[in-house]
Amino acid sequence: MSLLTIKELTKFYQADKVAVDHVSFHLNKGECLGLVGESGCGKSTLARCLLRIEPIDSGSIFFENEAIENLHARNLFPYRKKMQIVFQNPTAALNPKLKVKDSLIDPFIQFKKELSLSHFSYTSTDAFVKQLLEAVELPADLAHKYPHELSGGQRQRVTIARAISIEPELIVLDEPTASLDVISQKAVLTLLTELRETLNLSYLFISHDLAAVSQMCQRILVMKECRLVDQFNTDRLFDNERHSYTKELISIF
Ligand SMILES: Nc1ncnc2c1ncn2[C@@H]1O[C@H](COP(=O)(O)OP(=O)(O)OP(=O)(O)O)[C@@H](O)[C@H]1O
Repeated sequence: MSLLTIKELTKFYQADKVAVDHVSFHLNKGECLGLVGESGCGKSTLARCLLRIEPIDSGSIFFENEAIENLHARNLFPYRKKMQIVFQNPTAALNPKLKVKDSLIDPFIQFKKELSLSHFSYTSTDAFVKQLLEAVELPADLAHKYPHELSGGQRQRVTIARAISIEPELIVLDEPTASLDVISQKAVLTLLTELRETLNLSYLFISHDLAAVSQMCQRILVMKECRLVDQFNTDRLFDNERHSYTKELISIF
């Protein structure tokens, strides 16, 4: 079943400079869909547009078969809970003045009326935060630390915990491991795969790293110069029919 369907999505930053050009694709429920392409080809813009963080110029965004491209901010509220994003830089994503505990409880407070609490139960803030830290394999005492007291990998785990705290359907992972060392990268990707299975999540996984994408994802989208040039099941990555640009990416990974 399609969770997200994008049709002919187009975005201009300036009148003569397109950033996303008539992009169409769908993402199935429970799927990890990869999105690769060179720097500046429009991946992050596409992600921000489909999350309705950025206005679009034309095209449609269907979430659970509901057209959301024109929804007013008030009516978008449930979708803000259903669609979360994890950014490349966890330091920028976390408020440096808030302890981990306060960063983690913030989305819960905002969305608590919308939550089924089927994965994480709420009896107290401390108990809720403890469950979230456990889910991302962090020790409970980190709750009382500030972001600058954590490693990059720990900070990214906190942003992942924030994202999963409000039971999203879809998480857009925008180069979530790009700022981490190789060992932390591997550990975070393993964690994300486990969480997707346990929490029945769907991911749009944006990355430059075709090797990581081909390990994590069932299907892959390839963007070049603001357009989608290829999309295929991961097991067809090495097929001869792949776009020349996909072949170029394969040759360097
Ligand atoms: N806020 C903005 N204002 C104007 N132009 C922008 C803005 N954000 C992105 N762009 C431009 O839009 C194009 C697409 O950028 P985008 O960040 O979406 O690419 P990307 O594929 O995610 O790149 P990277 O892999 O380096 O993150 C680029 O030419 C970029 O300079």
